[in-house]
Amino acid sequence: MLKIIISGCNGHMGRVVTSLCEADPQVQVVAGFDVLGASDREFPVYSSPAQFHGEADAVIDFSSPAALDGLLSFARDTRIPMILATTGYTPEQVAQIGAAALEVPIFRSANMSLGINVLLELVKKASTVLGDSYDIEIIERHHRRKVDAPSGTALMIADAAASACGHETEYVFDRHSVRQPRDKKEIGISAVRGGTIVGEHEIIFAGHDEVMEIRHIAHSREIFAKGALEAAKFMATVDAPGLYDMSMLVK
Ligand SMILES: NC(=O)C1=CN([C@@H]2O[C@H](COP(=O)(O)OP(=O)(O)OC[C@H]3O[C@@H](n4cnc5c(N)ncnc54)[C@H](OP(=O)(O)O)[C@@H]3O)[C@@H](O)[C@H]2O)C=CC1
Ligand SMILES: O=C(O)C1=N[C@H](C(=O)O)C[C@H](O)C1
Repeated sequence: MLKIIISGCNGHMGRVVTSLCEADPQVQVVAGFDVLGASDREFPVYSSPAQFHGEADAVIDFSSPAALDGLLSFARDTRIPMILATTGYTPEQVAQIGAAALEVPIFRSANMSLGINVLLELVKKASTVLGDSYDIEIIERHHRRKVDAPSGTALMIADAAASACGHETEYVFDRHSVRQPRDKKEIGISAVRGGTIVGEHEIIFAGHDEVMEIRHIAHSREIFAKGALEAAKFMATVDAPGLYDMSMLVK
């Protein structure tokens, strides 16, 4: 039996991950972490990871960057592998995650869906071939509740394009205050927020007389929960410290 802790268990993703775990006979949710304890849950909910003293095989986190310090301390104290799916970390927090991964196993991905992780490979291939002469723009769309912008996925896509396009790049998030033609080194990233859009990402390669677009649409949160649970099953088999990601699961 795989014993899972869900961090952010009362939130939208936390509840979808809970349902998926409860439907899996090999998985047991042993605890949740969230701001408030919730009386309607089938497992204990702690407002601080330090309050948990039981056994667990992995923590799946869909919460907030504000939870990171407590989670990394918990990982260091318990050696329980951590799956970080939260987005919106500051560069300092990303460095903290890297430092913690030298001591404990940490899996991190801004997008746990299979489709986006295949898209990243397509983006690298397209950027290698087209990146020198085509302009790269990324558009992401999410629900009105989302607080971080651009999405963690948009940044992952930009990083994939930047790593493969063969020239210096600069991410441009705002064209409002600039009155000048587009520079070759720019990768434009635009964020749309509205309604209940689960998550859409589009990358545009715009060249002379030709445009190529690659697009991913999430129709439900289950695709993310499914990937996170796969990651937890994988991490439960890992002993060595390190920073793991979806490329280990998408072959
Ligand atoms: N990697 C991926 O594939 C995906 C990542 N995400 C990311 O997951 C995160 C959560 O998304 P979503 O479920 O929609 O958001 P929600 O706001 O619905 O849920 C987040 C939950 O975490 C709680 N929370 C906030 N701060 C803390 C804290 N310091 N400690 C513990 N719990 C805390 C919130 O409580 P309260 O409401 O009281 O603040 C809430 O219950 C976001 O960063 C999102 O971008 C989302 C989908 C896919
Ligand atoms: O907040 C969300 O909902 C999502 N966030 C992730 C991100 O920031 O990329 C992934 C997904 O698109 C849903």
